[in-house]
Amino acid sequence: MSTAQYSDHDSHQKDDQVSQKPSTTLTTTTTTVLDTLARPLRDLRISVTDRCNFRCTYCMPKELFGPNFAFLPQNALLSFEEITQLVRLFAQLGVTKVRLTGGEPLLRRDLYKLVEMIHHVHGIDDIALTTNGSLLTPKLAHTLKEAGLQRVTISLDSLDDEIFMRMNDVSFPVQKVLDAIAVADDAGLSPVKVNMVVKRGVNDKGILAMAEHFRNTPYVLRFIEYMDVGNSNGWRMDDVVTASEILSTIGDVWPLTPIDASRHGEVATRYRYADGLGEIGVIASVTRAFCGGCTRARLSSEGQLYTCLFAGKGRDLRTLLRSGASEQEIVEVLENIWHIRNDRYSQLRTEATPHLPKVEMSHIGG
Ligand SMILES: Nc1nc2c(ncn2[C@@H]2O[C@H](COP(=O)(O)OP(=O)(O)OP(=O)(O)O)[C@@H](O)[C@H]2O)c(=O)[nH]1
Ligand SMILES: C[S@@+](CC[C@H](N)C(=O)[O-])C[C@H]1O[C@@H](n2cnc3c(N)ncnc32)[C@H](O)[C@@H]1O
Ligand code: SF4
Ligand code: SF4
Repeated sequence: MSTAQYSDHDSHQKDDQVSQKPSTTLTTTTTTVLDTLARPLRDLRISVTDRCNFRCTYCMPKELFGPNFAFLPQNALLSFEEITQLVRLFAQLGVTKVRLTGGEPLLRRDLYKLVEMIHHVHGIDDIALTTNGSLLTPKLAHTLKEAGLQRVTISLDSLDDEIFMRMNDVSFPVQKVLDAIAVADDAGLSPVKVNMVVKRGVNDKGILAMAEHFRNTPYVLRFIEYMDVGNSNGWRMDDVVTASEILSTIGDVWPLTPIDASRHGEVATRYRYADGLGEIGVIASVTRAFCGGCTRARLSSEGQLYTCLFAGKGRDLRTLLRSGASEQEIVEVLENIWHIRNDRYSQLRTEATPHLPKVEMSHIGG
């Protein structure tokens, strides 16, 4: 199977916009910039820190992210002003949605101030946060909500304490994450989504328990296929529990009906329980690639711009910002980066590609 592709290519989102030439269309308020596959730029995922208080084995294994790991020093990070300036320029190119992530984004001091600043950027109509929930107190949740954060996604891989503690590798208990989910909902950071990365032989026996727990609640549980992000997690295809397996495991007990994406380019494929008791999603980057609708750019905490989650290299925006470049110059750089973008890693994944040098997920943001 030396060159076999794992994915069945955008099976749920049609790659129907392919064009040979990039183009730019002027609208009244923003410029819509298209990449070489005619994909617009709509989402900016911002990693606000490369640090984390968890050591999830599939993301930041302790053997590599140990006490001697060199995280970025404070002065290497983009300031809130710099991030906001970039968000403003990205908004001019069509970005409407911002997701704050990391590492663990709630480790970044005064994050609510950044939320407030982004909230005031014209054109940004959705601000979300992905977090492990460990630091989400009721007070912080309310402060973030008041600052303009609309919704949160909280990661939880198992309801079994032993398994979850082994996966986060810092003995963090399940109940505290469940509490954080409730805290987020109480603060109106909703709909709260819950992300479960499924790894074969590790937490896959808990799929049904998770589905049962979150059925008939306001929460949307999404199952994520374990991905070959970075080079540190020892990814093997054999460890991936495919979306099909996940869906049949659940569907055999509670029949599922597919539902439409809530917007173009959504990463999760959505299903409703046929009995009306809620919905789930599957994020099947490995077996059902969704690159055709990928409108996402990623900004690392030190200002590198990545046009794919699996990129090997970013483009240094911090130096540009700090060199005194004009906003027009920066916009042109961003436009050019997006114009020549041709990333579609998940569509092209073979058994050889996981070994290519890639940025770590904790660095680029999930
Ligand atoms: N391969 C791939 N995986 C992605 C991409 N974007 C998100 N993911 C995966 O999907 C997971 C869920 O993403 P979230 O951070 O919850 O955000 P989202 O699903 O984009 O958020 P919504 O706005 O709620 O749809 C991430 O943690 C990644 O594992 C992408 O562009 N490519
Ligand atoms: C990198 S984390 C950053 C935000 C925060 N620390 C958290 O865990 O929610 C973002 C998301 O990426 C997911 N993730 C990390 N490594 C992954 C992998 N190898 N495959 C699939 N998803 C992964 C996590 O489960 C989490 O939902
Ligand atoms: S998945 Fe999130 S919580 Fe887990 S190690 Fe990675 S960044 Fe930290
Ligand atoms: S693999 Fe890259 S191009 Fe494909 S959806 Fe993910 S980030 Fe986008």
